Amino acid sequence: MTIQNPKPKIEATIAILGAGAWGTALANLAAANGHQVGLWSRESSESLADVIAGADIILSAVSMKGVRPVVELIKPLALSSDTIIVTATKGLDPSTTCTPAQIWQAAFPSHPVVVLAGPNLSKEIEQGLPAATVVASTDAEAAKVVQARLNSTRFRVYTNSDPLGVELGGTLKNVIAISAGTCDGLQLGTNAKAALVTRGLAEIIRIGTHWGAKTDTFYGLSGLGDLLATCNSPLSRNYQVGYQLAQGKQLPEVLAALQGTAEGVNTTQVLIQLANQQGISVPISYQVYRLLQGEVTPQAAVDALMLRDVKPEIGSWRY
Ligand SMILES: NC(=O)C1=CN([C@@H]2O[C@H](COP(=O)(O)OP(=O)(O)OC[C@H]3O[C@@H](n4cnc5c(N)ncnc54)[C@H](OP(=O)(O)O)[C@@H]3O)[C@@H](O)[C@H]2O)C=CC1
Ligand SMILES: O=C(CO)COP(=O)(O)O
Repeated sequence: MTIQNPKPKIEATIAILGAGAWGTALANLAAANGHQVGLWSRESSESLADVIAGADIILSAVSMKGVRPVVELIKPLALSSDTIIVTATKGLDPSTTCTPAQIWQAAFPSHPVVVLAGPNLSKEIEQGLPAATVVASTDAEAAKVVQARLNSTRFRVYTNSDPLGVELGGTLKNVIAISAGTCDGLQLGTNAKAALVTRGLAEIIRIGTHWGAKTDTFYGLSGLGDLLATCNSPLSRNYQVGYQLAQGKQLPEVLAALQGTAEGVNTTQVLIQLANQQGISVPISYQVYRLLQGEVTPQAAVDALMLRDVKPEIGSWRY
């Protein structure tokens, strides 16, 4: 059997912003591909200006709360006109409800912005286990460049032309992952989990398409793929939040002990605010919201979902 090697890679200069779990894993992937990689965080001895100087690609892997501050830090710095900006953050801005890519694009309107999302639990990637991801942009060439720079025999990169759908898939699944963790924490069984994840996907599609994303995107790696990864793995911080709430812990206690960021907690707040304003039905996310607010017990949230009016299944992502 002939093993086909990936195309020869072109060496690039890649600046990674955010040295948390995901930024570090992405920096290691990029370095393994032979690129010159700079990794910046607030703790770095090197300045942000030095790290991004001459970068072909700036890849942001800061958590949602860091996106605006980092954008503001970069705005006054000189960026080469063809620098591609890649965003790997999965969240929604609480003050504007914007996605990370929308924030980057508004700040740098003449630069291509590419979204990177997929089933990418960083611990597994750091172990060298195989994974796949999606890079999405309205600028097809920019997405192809990022694909060529990051693709490897252990990290398979697909392109996609629906950045909003890819970003929302990765962001909204965190809310459903909290519900899946709760389901497992309550030991509700495999049937319940399958129902929750499937109806969770319907809910993601209902919201995502309302906001302008394409239905098909949510059946891909960044939608269904990431939903399966995070709803089934104790490595997911969002899953952990739900699991531990089901064990009777309080949210502040869970978050204090959590390693890294569970973006689903803030995403749930923004999502419910928007869903209420726009009249979108999001029953599972609403129960996650009530659970996080301490308004309902895990078991009462399950009961509320089971007591909903009956309805036909097909087409029900629309209502
Ligand atoms: N871990 C994973 O498996 C994956 C995570 N993601 C997404 O990537 C993002 C980051 O996740 P992860 O790395 O796990 O999170 P971590 O909590 O491990 O790291 C968060 C990073 O964001 C930085 N940050 C936060 N606030 C600011 C700020 N105000 N200014 C500058 N930097 C800031 C932190 O910097 P500092 O260290 O200085 O506090 C840190 O580098 C999240 O949106 C997550 O959903 C996506 C795919 C996989
Ligand atoms: O997005 C992720 C995997 O793709 C990571 O999930 P958590 O943020 O829940 O750990």
